[in-house]
Amino acid sequence: MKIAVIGTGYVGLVSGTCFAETGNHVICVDNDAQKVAKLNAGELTIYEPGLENLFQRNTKEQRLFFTTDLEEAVKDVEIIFLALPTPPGEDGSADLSYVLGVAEQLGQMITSYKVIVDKSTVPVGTAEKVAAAIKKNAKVDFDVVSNPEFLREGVAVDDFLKPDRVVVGTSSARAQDVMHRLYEPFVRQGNPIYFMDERSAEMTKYAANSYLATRITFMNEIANLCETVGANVDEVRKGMGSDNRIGRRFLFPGVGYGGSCFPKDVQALHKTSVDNKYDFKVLKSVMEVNNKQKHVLSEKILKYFNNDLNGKHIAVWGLAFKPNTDDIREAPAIYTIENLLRAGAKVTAYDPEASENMKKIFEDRVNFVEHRYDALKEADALAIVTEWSIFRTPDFSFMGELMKEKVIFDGRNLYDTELMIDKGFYYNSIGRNTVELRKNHVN
Ligand SMILES: NC(=O)c1ccc[n+]([C@@H]2O[C@H](COP(=O)([O-])OP(=O)(O)OC[C@H]3O[C@@H](n4cnc5c(N)ncnc54)[C@H](O)[C@@H]3O)[C@@H](O)[C@H]2O)c1
Ligand SMILES: O=c1ccn([C@@H]2O[C@H](COP(=O)(O)OP(=O)(O)O[C@H]3O[C@H](CO)[C@@H](O)[C@H](O)[C@H]3O)[C@@H](O)[C@H]2O)c(=O)[nH]1
Repeated sequence: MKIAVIGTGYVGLVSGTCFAETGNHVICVDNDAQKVAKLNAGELTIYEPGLENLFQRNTKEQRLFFTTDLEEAVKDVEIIFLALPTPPGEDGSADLSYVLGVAEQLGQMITSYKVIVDKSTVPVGTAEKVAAAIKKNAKVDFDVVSNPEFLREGVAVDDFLKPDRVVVGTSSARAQDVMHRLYEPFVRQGNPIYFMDERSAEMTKYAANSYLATRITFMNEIANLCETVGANVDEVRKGMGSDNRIGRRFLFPGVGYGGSCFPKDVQALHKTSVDNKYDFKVLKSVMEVNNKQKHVLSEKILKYFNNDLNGKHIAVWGLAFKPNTDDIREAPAIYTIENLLRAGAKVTAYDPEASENMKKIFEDRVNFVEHRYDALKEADALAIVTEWSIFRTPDFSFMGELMKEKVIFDGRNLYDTELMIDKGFYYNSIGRNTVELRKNHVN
């Protein structure tokens, strides 16, 4: 099949490459000429494990192309995906200007029947708005389909090639047939394609993200309470998660959820509820708790140093909002570092992939280093914000030699608290007794 994907970011580039991988002819469009030039020069524009191989193979085999020319790109294709940004507007609602702007342009450009697919995360009712925007200028038939994307950054290729499910919202039998043919290779393992109406598909995406954000937030509250009552959230998590009705995944407490999706999508669903005069109390609490949780690590550090970080050197491990990505959108590290700097600390930071993006925010206010141990030299404390695998089994003796004080604040519960007692560290993590507290208790 011939496909155009408009917007070549995290979703557009992964979707386009994966559609090419299943034998389709894909042309990806972006209005960022630099991005397109880089991709045409054979260089990826994002870090996403597993993408490089697929990208090289499919460009080499002439199934995957990149352009800035929208009109040329959509001329001969059967399906047009919109993978455009939907950032939060001032009032928390999803900004549809990118999607609707391109939809209007498409109306002028299409010369034969097309299936136009909303891949971006968009509020209920957007498929109708997109159809209206195209219709303003269109002289040919078209269908607008809602096909929300559920991939996670860091494992995006796997998620896309082997989705738990594909959700397609359409009331057109013709479009349903096209979408079925397109996705058939992705659901051969037996996972379903759910066809439904457009509004339900749009709501499914927000409901899924908001539920997951709620689940994490619930665990963050359990963790905070565990610290107060002297329970260990890791044990609690295992005990809860082994109940099949609950399940083990997505129960990890930490420094609050971040990324380009959960924060904006929870906000946007809340805005939808406000607009429809529905008081969605759970979502309000989720946002409130998460806004506090983003500061939990820096607050612990401040408390430890009696609210004064002047003259203190804090090392930070992990800047990306999660491991295996270079994405820093709404990363908890931003809030943590900002708080540390504000309190007078000198901050040295390390991340395997996200430093370049973080430099754009902090410039020379933070010292970015190339190796994880370099961040620790003469540090008064280490703050761990992202759970990259490389941080999981470090050389604690070497760390102790490098650091001024053997103090770790771990926002991701990477280490065993008993081990940290043995290694002689002050170790403060999320929802578990600090080693120092345990020692006091034991003595
Ligand atoms: N990132 C994720 O993990 C993820 C997962 C599922 C859904 N989504 C949703 O997918 C959508 C895209 O997200 P993303 O993370 O890929 O965003 P992104 O910012 O990485 O990519 C969007 C791309 O669109 C391009 N663009 C903007 N205006 C354009 C125009 N007029 N013409 C052509 N290109 C244009 C930008 O240059 C950019 O490359 C959002 O609605 C998001 O909520 C994202
Ligand atoms: O148990 C957990 C799981 C995740 N997180 C945090 O939650 C955020 C989001 O993580 P994750 O969902 O893994 O990453 P995303 O790439 O943002 O993916 C989410 O957002 C995408 C965009 O809508 C959806 O497509 C995905 O299904 C959805 O998981 C990150 O800050 C994680 O650190 C936790 O704190 N605890």
